[in-house]
Amino acid sequence: MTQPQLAAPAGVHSFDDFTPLREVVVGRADHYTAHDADPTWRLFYFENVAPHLAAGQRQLSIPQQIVDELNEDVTGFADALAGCGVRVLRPSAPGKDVQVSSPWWSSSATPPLNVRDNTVILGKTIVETAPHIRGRVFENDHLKAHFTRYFEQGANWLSMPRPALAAGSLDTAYFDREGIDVTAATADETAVPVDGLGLEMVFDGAQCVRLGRDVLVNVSNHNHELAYRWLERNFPDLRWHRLPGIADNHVDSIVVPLRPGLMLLRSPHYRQFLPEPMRGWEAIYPPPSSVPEQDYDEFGFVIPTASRYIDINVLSVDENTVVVNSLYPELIALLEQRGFTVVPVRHRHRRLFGGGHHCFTLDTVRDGGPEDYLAA
Ligand SMILES: NC(=[NH2+])NCCC[C@H](N)C(=O)O
Repeated sequence: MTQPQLAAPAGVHSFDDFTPLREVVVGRADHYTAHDADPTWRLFYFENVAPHLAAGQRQLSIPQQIVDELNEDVTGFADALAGCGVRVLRPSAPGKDVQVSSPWWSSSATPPLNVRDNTVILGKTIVETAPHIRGRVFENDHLKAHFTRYFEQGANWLSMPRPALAAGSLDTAYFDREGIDVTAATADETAVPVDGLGLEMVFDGAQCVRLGRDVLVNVSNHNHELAYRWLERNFPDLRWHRLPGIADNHVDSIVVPLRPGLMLLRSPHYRQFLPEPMRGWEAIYPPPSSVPEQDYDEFGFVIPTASRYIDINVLSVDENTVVVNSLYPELIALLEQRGFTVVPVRHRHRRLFGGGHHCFTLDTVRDGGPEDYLAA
């Protein structure tokens, strides 16, 4: 008998991060030769980049060799997923040096690499989220052809209100609570204020952990709180949980469920933020790494937009199969000891572009439904 073929795509259906993966969007990084360190970018990456940035410095260029190596690794990742029988979709190609502007600001466009960030799939609904970073406001346009096709196949498609991201739109509460003054580093002199606008709904898809009928959401400031209420009101059938201030923004280098009852967790400290039933889950903690950090001195470019925990940002192909960075053999060994089949995929510059394999993907079709994984 021949191997069963994948069923024809049945439209968006994705409730979790670990049941069998059928269809996925993998980002792309063409022309990712600079970060525009505008005030919204600086605030978003403050924890990672603050010590490395000079005041007012905007364009942080990235050597072409690094971008080429990144694209090589992303292609290897897409090929590995296809090799696992997953249907891989790609965003459209971004142009070079694209500028985006609104009546209130202008910035350089971010290429559609971390497609986890601007969308969250909630069951059969595509939800475009409300970007924190000005250069990302039009990033999802590179995925719209796929979203339109999914809509034609019966998916629902919603978008959070597009934020103005004018001067004063973003809440600094997460840093204020820590006693960190971000005002000088994120000064926003060139942006035009919008009269009376105040704090807006601003939120990234990567702040969510999807677990069947439950969704965990990192809420670390008022921008996120407004988004949490929007999600709750639009999806009353899902059960919503706050992870109050578990991170500045994204959570997928902190808590990554691998299967019901087992998760990757950055450290035991993070257990207290989880909903009660999940605090009893078994955790795999990131082991020390023997592979030396990449040395960027020869490029004169050392601005990390991700922490050293980015390698727990793995992508599950199913409950027993995980794609892991081949440059983290200790995590691979640990997962293999636990009975996982590991698909090693190289990702060299994971600290320079804000994302690992999980961030690079948007899993639009998985088998699992709205199960109750948090039942007592
Ligand atoms: N979806 C993402 N882009 N996640 C990346 C999270 C990275 C996290 N801020 C860290 O520094 O480890």
